[in-house]
Amino acid sequence: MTRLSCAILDDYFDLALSVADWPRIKDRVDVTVFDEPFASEADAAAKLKDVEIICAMRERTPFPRTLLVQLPKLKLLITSGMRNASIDAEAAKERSIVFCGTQYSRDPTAALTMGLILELTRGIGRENARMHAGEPWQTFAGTEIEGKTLGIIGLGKLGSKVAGMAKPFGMNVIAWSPNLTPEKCKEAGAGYASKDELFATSDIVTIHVVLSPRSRGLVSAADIARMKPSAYLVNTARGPIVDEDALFAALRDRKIAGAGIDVFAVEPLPTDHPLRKLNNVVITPHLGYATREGLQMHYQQMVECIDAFTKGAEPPRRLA
Ligand SMILES: NC(=O)C1=CN([C@@H]2O[C@H](COP(=O)(O)OP(=O)(O)OC[C@H]3O[C@@H](n4cnc5c(N)ncnc54)[C@H](OP(=O)(O)O)[C@@H]3O)[C@@H](O)[C@H]2O)C=CC1
Ligand SMILES: O=C(O)C(=O)CO
Repeated sequence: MTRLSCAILDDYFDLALSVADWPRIKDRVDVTVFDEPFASEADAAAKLKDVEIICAMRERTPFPRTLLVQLPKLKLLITSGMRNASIDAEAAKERSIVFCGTQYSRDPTAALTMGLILELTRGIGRENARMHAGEPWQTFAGTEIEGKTLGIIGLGKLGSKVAGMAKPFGMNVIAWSPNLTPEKCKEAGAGYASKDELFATSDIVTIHVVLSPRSRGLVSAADIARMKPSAYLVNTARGPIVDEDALFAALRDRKIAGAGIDVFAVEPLPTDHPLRKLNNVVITPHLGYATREGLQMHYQQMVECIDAFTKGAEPPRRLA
């Protein structure tokens, strides 16, 4: 049987081969792991030009049409997640590349959202850093979240999960998104609010809509200006949903109390990005999904997909 060459991309945690059942397909594929990002599109094209199967990790390596046309041997492209805005699915389809995804739990991103909320309101990380530096006493008087209002933008899988997690903390949960109904809010145990009300009354606003042309810039400068000076904004969805410049200005000028941000307009966040200099933001490097259990699910589903494909069967979770 002809063996296919398979590239696992962006395995920064060096986990891919140890957490999934790759031996199951070792008689059919030769696997190469890339544990660092490519330097450029030209670098990716040069290193992947002979590859027939690619396992992509989220949007880390983009696959625009310009790159796909430089990969003449590519037959199967699998991304983690069921959406990947940086893969040109149309161009893949035109090239008859089979494009599949993987599915996984929303829990880790909901947990990270709660973590960011707790970090912003209790300063655990910053006080930890000071303790390690030998400082004796606390410098941060926190804010209690019990009785406070959490405004959720987007009450889908993640938004609902966060609503469920916030309730036992005693938070009052309200929600809004363009197609959200009061009935759906009731199901998730949240109050329904208009967009303006949500921004004006929430102590913490957290974003959980999908990024698409209709949600790009959904959280505008005017929305941020409506927030209370004591309020925090949390974004674990996608950077371009928020007007990042307006958010930066509001944080810099202390118009709002702070922000917890896992996703940025440009990722990785440039090393000289001004957000890195502000002491009222907690920033994480797109950490939401990154748990051992979640990555194990991704890689195992990738193995299953390659297994089916190399046996000539329809691979699961086909996207195009
Ligand atoms: N930080 C991380 O590591 C992770 C981030 N995420 C991100 O979290 C976000 C929410 O995920 P999840 O809850 O599973 O999403 P859902 O599919 O459950 O959708 C959430 C909400 O987004 C809105 N929406 C749905 N489709 C679109 C669309 N095409 N364009 C604009 N808005 C849309 C809907 O609200 P309405 O129609 O009312 O607008 C919906 O209720 C996503 O952006 C996802 O990528 C997910 C996992 C990990
Ligand atoms: O699934 C997503 O949307 C993520 O951000 C990470 O996998």
